[in-house]
Amino acid sequence: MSKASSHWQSYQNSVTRYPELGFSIDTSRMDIPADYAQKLEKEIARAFDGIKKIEAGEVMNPDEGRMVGHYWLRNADLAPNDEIKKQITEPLEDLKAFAKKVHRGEVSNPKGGRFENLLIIGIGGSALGPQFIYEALGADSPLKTFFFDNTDPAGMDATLSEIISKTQGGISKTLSLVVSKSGGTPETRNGMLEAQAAYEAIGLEFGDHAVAITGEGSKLFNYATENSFLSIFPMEDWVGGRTSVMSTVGLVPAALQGIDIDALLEGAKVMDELTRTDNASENAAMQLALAWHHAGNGKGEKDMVVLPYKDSLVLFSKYLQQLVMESLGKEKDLDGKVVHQGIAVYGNKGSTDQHAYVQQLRDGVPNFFATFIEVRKGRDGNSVEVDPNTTSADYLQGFLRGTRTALYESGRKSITLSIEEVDARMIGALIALFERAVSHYALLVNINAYHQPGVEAGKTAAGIFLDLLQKVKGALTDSEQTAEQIASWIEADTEDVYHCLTHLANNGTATVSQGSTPAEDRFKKA
Ligand SMILES: O=P(O)(O)OC[C@H]1O[C@H](O)[C@H](O)[C@@H](O)[C@@H]1O
Repeated sequence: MSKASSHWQSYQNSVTRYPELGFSIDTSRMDIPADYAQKLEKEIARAFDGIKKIEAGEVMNPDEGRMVGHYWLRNADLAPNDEIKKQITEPLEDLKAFAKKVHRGEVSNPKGGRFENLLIIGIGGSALGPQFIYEALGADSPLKTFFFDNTDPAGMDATLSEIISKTQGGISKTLSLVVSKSGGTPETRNGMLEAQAAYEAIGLEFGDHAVAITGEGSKLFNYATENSFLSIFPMEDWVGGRTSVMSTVGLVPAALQGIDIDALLEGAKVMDELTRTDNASENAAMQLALAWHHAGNGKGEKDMVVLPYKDSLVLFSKYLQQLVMESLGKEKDLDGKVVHQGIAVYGNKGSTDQHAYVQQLRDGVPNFFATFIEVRKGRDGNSVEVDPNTTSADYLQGFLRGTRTALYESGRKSITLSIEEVDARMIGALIALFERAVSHYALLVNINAYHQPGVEAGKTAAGIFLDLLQKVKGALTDSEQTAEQIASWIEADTEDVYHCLTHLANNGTATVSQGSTPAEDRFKKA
């Protein structure tokens, strides 16, 4: 058999096609042995059983004692009871009605005229989904959209000055959407207060321009109530942040941006249905999970490089980074055994990345597998010929296929997902596919994909630093002192005190006389 025909056969054996979605997954270049699924029979059975329990509403996030309900969001009939069903359908109607009113100018800024801009303030799962969807589908949005997704003051200043200088109506015609499931995330709270200050600086009430998306009774919920926000959309306990894009978190912004949210939900629902089969070879989500498992030896030994060959999908890898890494990156398995699981995810877009890091992928350390995303349709309308009989779309396809071959020839594996075009239905389907692959993979390796205990450590340490910063501020005097002197005075760690002092010296609260070592630097009140 020729080399070409052997590839042809393995492609046929390894492709799963869903014509109803215009989608296929090809795992032929992962070289998964034919008996791999058989060897993992027990784990696969556990995964299929587990996802049924998730969808049935069992408490599958045991550490937090929570149900895992994101699959109900696109098919409310799956919800385990009527109350939860209502928690899905009512906000959906409300948010559609709200978006219509904003578009018609019935909900408008008090100075008159429709809202022209949207400022989304959130972080992690409360930002990444909306960012991905806006980039992928928001080209015709009636509201030009901006994000505060950090507590970086310079970043917020840059965003505000863009709103002021480059949009119709500036701040006064900007609707702010404050998104936080917990309602207590400091970055988001800071972003909200910074935005509020920008409205107040021009004599406007923040509440007249603000909407909150948050859990009932949260700090943000109370703040929104006290400050008469235009609306509060609920976020439920049984939806995790990184799987919240099809809840109010993703749907309120998408509806405001004029995106077809019914198609988004429908695409996800169809992918859910197609990947509900217990036949692993016909289940694209299980195929994906098994490919990850095989590539990384069930231990995440290989990173996943996500390469969509389409500019509008550039944020997909960033979105998947949280979905996969926060879900699968766990110290312990469900039996309490230390396992240090996870799969590292990075990527950007092809062919652009071929001119950046693909050199290492092809020739360097073989610690990854690639996930190509092929979009069959190049563009709407006619194409110019960039070479005789050749279009830019031909090149894009050529580069994808070429890179896939070149990687495979040097022993680097890849998965190829093919979709017809980037539209709301397909984005819904892609999100659902990866959500289900994450559920399956977590069940294959026996971990809880729905908690994030590790994130707390950094938050707690940041709180300790902020307390110390106040003490260090209080210990500054008009005469110069070293970090060691201040540390011994307030009984704190010298290195921590030194970093507080350099921060204060760079932000106008202290001045520093630089010595030849950090120990010789001397600080006083500014
Ligand atoms: O929506 P929020 O409650 O503000 O949370 C925002 C994000 O912050 C946390 O630290 C979590 O690790 C993320 O999973 C979450 O999406």
